[in-house]
Amino acid sequence: MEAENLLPSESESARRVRTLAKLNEMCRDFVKRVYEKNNLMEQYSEENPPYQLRTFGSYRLDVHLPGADMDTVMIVTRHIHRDDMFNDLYVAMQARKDITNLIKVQEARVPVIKFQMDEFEFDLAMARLSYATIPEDFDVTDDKHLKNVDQQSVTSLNGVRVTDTIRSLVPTMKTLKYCIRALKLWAKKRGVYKNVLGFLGGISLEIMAARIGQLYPKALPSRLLYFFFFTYSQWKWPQPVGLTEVIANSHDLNLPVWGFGATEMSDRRHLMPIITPCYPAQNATANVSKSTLKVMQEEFTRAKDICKQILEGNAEWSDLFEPLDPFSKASVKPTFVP
Ligand SMILES: Nc1ncnc2c1ncn2[C@@H]1O[C@H](COP(=O)(O)OP(=O)(O)OP(=O)(O)O)[C@@H](O)[C@H]1O
Ligand SMILES: [Mg+2]
Repeated sequence: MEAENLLPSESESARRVRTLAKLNEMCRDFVKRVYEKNNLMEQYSEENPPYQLRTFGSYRLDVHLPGADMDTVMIVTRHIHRDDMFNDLYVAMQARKDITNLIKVQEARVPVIKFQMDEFEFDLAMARLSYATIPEDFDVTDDKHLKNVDQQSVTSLNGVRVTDTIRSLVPTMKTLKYCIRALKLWAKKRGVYKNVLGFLGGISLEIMAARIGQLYPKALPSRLLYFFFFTYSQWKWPQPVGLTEVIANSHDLNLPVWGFGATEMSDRRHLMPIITPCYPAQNATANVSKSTLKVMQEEFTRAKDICKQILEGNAEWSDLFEPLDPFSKASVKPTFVP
């Protein structure tokens, strides 16, 4: 793993923590400004501030490769609005020298501000709770917090809920982390790591690997890798991969859930469902097509064969991560016309 530079260095990890602390301070100042502007300072408590900055995704799971982005969400009380983030906070960010490449993505399913702070790329989302204060024992995975919350906040909370649920459902996160980092490198080198293009994204690889971690809780990382490729090279798609039972509804929220209700018919067309583990369950790989599935199945089989040879002492780890030659199967090499 060291040879492939898969483990972030201690100094990179320390720099990430420092940058996150700066971001946290910036969010605190922003929330205070909004409270002051709206004459709400009587309700502002330093001990229990009306916001929490949470990380999720690969950084939170500790499976990020060096240089990976940091997925963050600011969880706020009902006194802060999304417009505040896209106006006040955005303007404050524009003025900072340590922030570059600042972009608003306001109309997305998960509205975010994208930026680079110091050397790290960030996505910052916002989830607005229905409460006037953040509950002291706030457990983000509890479905009750989704009540009276707008759709964009539900999707913004979803990232943290999914990541925290994965952590709680897998007994062996410590060993699995190595396996997931290796899988990310494999998927990148073999050209199958890009959710929008119909391949795997971080979350889909993490769920698939977590399932293997559940099935083989005592296996070492190298074995887990083999079991991963062994299992998925034989998987009977479109049988879904998931970590827990899918709940059709919770607290009468009636949110669209994969495989249920209004979405049921179109969900049946999904070729390689990998289902997120908390309400409302979603397919993390809805973009997979017949051809990308075929490519991935070929890659699972190739990787399974190589892992078997490695475990028998007949191949090297570097064979598994050998970069794909995109034109190796093309009978005619493409000509690029400028
Ligand atoms: N297609 C999707 N379906 C459901 N949730 C998603 C999807 N894409 C992203 N997310 C949520 O956003 C989080 C961050 O996504 P991202 O693509 O950055 O993955 P990641 O696990 O952080 O991997 P990477 O190391 O490549 O950044 C995921 O952990 C997941 O909770
Ligand atoms: Mg990420």
